[in-house]
Amino acid sequence: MTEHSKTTKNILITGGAGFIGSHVVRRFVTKYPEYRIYNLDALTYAGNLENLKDIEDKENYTFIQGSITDEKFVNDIFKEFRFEGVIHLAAESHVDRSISDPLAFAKTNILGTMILLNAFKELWGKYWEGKRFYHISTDEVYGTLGKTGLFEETTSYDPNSPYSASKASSDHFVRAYGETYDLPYVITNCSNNYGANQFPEKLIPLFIHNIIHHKPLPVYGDGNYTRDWLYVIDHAIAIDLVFHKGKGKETYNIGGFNEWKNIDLVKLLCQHMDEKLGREIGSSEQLITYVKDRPGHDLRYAIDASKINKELDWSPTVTFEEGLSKTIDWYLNNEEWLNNVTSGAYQKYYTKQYQ
Ligand SMILES: Cc1cn([C@H]2C[C@H](O)[C@@H](COP(=O)(O)OP(=O)(O)O[C@H]3O[C@H](C)C(=O)[C@H](O)[C@H]3O)O2)c(=O)[nH]c1=O
Repeated sequence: MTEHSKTTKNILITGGAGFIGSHVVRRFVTKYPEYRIYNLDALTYAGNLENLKDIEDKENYTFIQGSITDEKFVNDIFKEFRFEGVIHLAAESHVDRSISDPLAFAKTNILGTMILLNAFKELWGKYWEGKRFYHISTDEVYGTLGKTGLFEETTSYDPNSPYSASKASSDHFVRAYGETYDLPYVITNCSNNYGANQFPEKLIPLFIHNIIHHKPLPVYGDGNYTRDWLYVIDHAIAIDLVFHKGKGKETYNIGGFNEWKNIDLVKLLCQHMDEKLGREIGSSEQLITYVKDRPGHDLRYAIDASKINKELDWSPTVTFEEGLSKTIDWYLNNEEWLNNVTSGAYQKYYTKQYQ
């Protein structure tokens, strides 16, 4: 155990170099100097330490490179740092990749979660007082909605993609460890996030990238699919609240009450991009190209976030107009980041540093 960790609470955040994870790490490191935050990240294509440059020298922050699928390594770091809290965000998260490589999703999302649960159980046994394992999950576990209705915490799981099946499975394992070993857990299932530092494979950053470079905007199917969008900072605020105040062995849904059909969102994005880039209004829309649909494409996700709103007084602080505008500005001001993540340059650089 380090000298520091005798007096402070050691918290493990997995996947902290990724999109949502980096916003959570930054919030915890800056807001809670009494915690020592350990960021465990494998630095795959989607995670990079450039996302945390501003806090990398903070005294209460430590980066550990490694994979949650490496059982011995995970057990060793749990023994060494005796984490009292785990906020588990590390995951393969892109639905299209899960369709072409489902096994990678089972390994990271199911096996990786089990390895963490096991290490936590082995470390604390029955001494659960003051401990918490927080699993960050997705609304995709509930499957798809028709034109009406909302996902509630009591909605049955009905995942359709290999990605959502792997997240549903990991949620089930977390609950099973809670029932079987009394492991103190909490789970949140969140809707689509957007904001700075998202890898340009997901709809919003991919389309911003393509508009900048005058490339086609591939809209799947007829574009009449609906998602509920939440600004990533609001998600990080919710995670902070749930970690500290959420009831044990409970699930909370998190969402923006902000539904958009893909095609309407893409048109809004095009309009903002034309204005910000000083291009003729309507020119980006001409890049829209309808392409073959995603297999098993879920029609609609929409979250009922009234439980977290009532119990923890959480609601989004950023409107979609404001969040989208800030997000576009961030990408336009960070073109080097965008080029380095798409070319793999950051991944090469940072993984070499930690070999
Ligand atoms: C990349 C792309 C996407 N789309 C469509 C597919 C979806 O209907 C929508 C959003 O797609 P995206 O891949 O950005 O996100 P989802 O498949 O909704 O899933 C996302 O939100 C949940 C909550 C998670 O948990 C996932 O980790 C996260 O990736 O746009 C297109 O039409 N064209 C494209 O090129």
